[in-house]
Amino acid sequence: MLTFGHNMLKSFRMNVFSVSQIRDWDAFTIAHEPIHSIDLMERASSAFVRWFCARFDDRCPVIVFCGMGNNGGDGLAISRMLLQKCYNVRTCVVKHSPKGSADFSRNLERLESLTAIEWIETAADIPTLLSPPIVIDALLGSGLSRPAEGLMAEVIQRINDAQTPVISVDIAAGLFADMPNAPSDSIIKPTHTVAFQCPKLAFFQPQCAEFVGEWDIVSIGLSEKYELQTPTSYFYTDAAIIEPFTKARKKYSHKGSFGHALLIGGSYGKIGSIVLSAKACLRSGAGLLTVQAPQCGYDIIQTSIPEAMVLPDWHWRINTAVPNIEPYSAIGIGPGMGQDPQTLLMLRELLTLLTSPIVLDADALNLLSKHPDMLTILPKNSILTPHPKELQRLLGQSWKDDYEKLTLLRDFSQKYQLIVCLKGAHTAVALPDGSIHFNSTGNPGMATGGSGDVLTGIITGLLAQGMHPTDAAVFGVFQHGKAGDRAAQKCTQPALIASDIINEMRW
Ligand SMILES: NC(=O)C1=CN([C@@H]2O[C@H](COP(=O)(O)OP(=O)(O)OC[C@H]3O[C@@H](n4cnc5c(N)ncnc54)[C@H](O)[C@@H]3O)[C@@H](O)[C@H]2O)[C@@H](O)CC1
Ligand SMILES: [K+]
Repeated sequence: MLTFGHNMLKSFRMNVFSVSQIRDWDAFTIAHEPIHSIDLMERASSAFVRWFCARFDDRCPVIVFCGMGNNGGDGLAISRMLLQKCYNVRTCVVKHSPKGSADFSRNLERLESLTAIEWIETAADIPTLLSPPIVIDALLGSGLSRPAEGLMAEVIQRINDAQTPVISVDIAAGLFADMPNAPSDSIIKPTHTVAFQCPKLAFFQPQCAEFVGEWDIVSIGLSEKYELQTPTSYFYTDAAIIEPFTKARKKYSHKGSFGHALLIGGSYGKIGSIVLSAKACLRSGAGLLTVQAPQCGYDIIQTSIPEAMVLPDWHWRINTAVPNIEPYSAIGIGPGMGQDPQTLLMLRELLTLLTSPIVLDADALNLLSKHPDMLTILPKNSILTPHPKELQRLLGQSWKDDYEKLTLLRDFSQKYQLIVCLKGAHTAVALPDGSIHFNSTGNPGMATGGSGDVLTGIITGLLAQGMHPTDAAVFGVFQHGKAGDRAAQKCTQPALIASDIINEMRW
């Protein structure tokens, strides 16, 4: 058996902070850089304007809707900067409070010397958005403390009704950054959100998708020291993760240097699943691969992946035999395996033999769900790759919203000391230390049969090469999505099939 490498993940991830941490981060930067808060607002607004001007030219009429807090202050500064760049800008301020924040008021003075401000004090003051301008939403930001109501809700409704691009500054007005909204809440539905410095937890929740739109992060130079010293349990995996894992192979290395993976799965009618896993496993760089499958899969596997060895089960249709695990540096089990009672016996016995982490997917997860006592014998740091339905079955319960789902996911991972990759847009990888890592790659074209089998193969292959299980899970998920993105670029999302993901794998 290979020994697993060190966990390299720590230095390559972006923190996802809570609202109160973001507020502290601003205050820390203001105190320690040091910088005046009004200058930090200027920096944030110019970062937004750079993003905006790179996408929309000055022929597009722009209407900036501002609230009276610091998000509104950003909006006023953005209006001024766009006017100075000769954009055709209207600025509307919703009077939702008798007095604006200090930096709102400073920016109001600065803008009033350049242009007239339109105040919205009643519904009659809301401008008609007939010839569609681009709307910039600076109504409410991360300081949201209650759902938008009254005049504010009416403005939000009117903006949502207009068929026009809407760009939200930092976060859509009315959307809570790190807790659930009620279904009836009034929230802007932006085409884009341009967030300052780090993504908000809401960006990763399927239920918030229409209130986030496409999103980008712009840096506003908040303190690195604060980021390093402040604990959080949410992280965002971006392209920086690739660097530590892409080392050139040593000249005198041989196939034995890159581990020997064992994949177990397939059943009559579902041999394709294990074929896909096997191809992906080899492409992930594993030196050797053995596939254990029922006899009906023998010819298929030998023909479609001559690079793999096959360990045929004595059974024609299903997996029943407990393999000798000694030669293998990592094992992945489940794709297309079926849930026959004899397969269950094999799984149960296999688990008792293991001394190092294993990868479990598909039917292996379904068997675990039906026999949860087996969860307690899984080696620590084993990797589970459920989709939401499979997670629901594993937990034995559903969730009332996506935030509760994350809590349940974390509790499960910590309770059993397992790594759980919850598949979907922004796949969430929960680690036994309580952290959750959201992925940045992938696209809806990957919602196609077999794409999960590919992920199982990739992670098993990385584990076989001696990668630490947390790295194998987070990096494997990233590379799976990245390959899917390349595939979608080549053949479009609807035409993408799982084999395309394998063919686009690059290391
Ligand atoms: N120095 C800083 O703190 C920086 C803050 N920035 C901006 O500041 C924003 C946060 O600003 P604030 O904390 O002032 O808050 P907001 O601008 O999000 O909200 C403004 C105020 O509105 C009130 N309010 C809350 N919910 C409301 C509702 N539903 N209806 C009506 N009024 C409501 C609250 O009193 C709140 O303070 C960020 O999203 C970001 O855009 C940026 O300028 C970067 C620097
Ligand atoms: K906003």
